Amino acid sequence: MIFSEVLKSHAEPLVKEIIQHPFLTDITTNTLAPAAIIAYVQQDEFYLSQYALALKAAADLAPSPTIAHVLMPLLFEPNSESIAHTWLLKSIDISQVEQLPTTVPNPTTQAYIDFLFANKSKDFFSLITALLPCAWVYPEFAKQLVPQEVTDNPLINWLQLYDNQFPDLLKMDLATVLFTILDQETFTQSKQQQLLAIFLQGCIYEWHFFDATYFQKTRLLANTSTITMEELMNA
Ligand SMILES: Cc1ncc(CN)c(N)n1
Repeated sequence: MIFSEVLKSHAEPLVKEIIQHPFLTDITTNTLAPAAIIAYVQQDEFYLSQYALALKAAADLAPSPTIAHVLMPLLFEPNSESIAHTWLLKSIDISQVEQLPTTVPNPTTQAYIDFLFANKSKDFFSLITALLPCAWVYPEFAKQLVPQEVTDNPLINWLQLYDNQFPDLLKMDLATVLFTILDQETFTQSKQQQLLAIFLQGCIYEWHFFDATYFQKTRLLANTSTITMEELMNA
């Protein structure tokens, strides 16, 4: 199995759990509470601004000009996903992110960002692997949650965006590029295990991000998803 498939197969149980998270089920039923929408958009604006910096750092650390060249066109504008936020806010009659109070990152957001930059300090491939869950998890749940039939639920646009149904607004090809970079490299068994742990940790942060904004948690809860890191590593 190629390395990217190994990563994905270990994370699959977690993706199933994310799909069942009330944040996403409430999106599909148009019952997501305004407070959760506001908390999510605020935290995500902040998170994505930091993610853009981490992605830029990856391009700077690229081990070859070829890899740097592949990464360059993907360098995230901090507001490239703002249409997703605009759609969420519109559903609760807020027209712009600027109308929200200034964001202070909650502990989960801060921990996820710290995790990205901690992996930047390790090496290029650790950073690429840490960046992957953000790029991979959304299209994974979106393709499973987008309804097949026409709906008047205004929140479905948000899912369709991540299902790559509006490529002119947001192209969802970052995960493919990052996985390809990993697949073109040969890693020792122990390096593969390290990268797997980083990938799974990032996916766990994705679950926590929804949970923290859904319940507006202001403290960090370790391992409140029902699947443990050990179970995922050994699956
Ligand atoms: C936390 C988080 N993870 C992923 C995505 C989708 N790029 C996002 N907007 N925010």
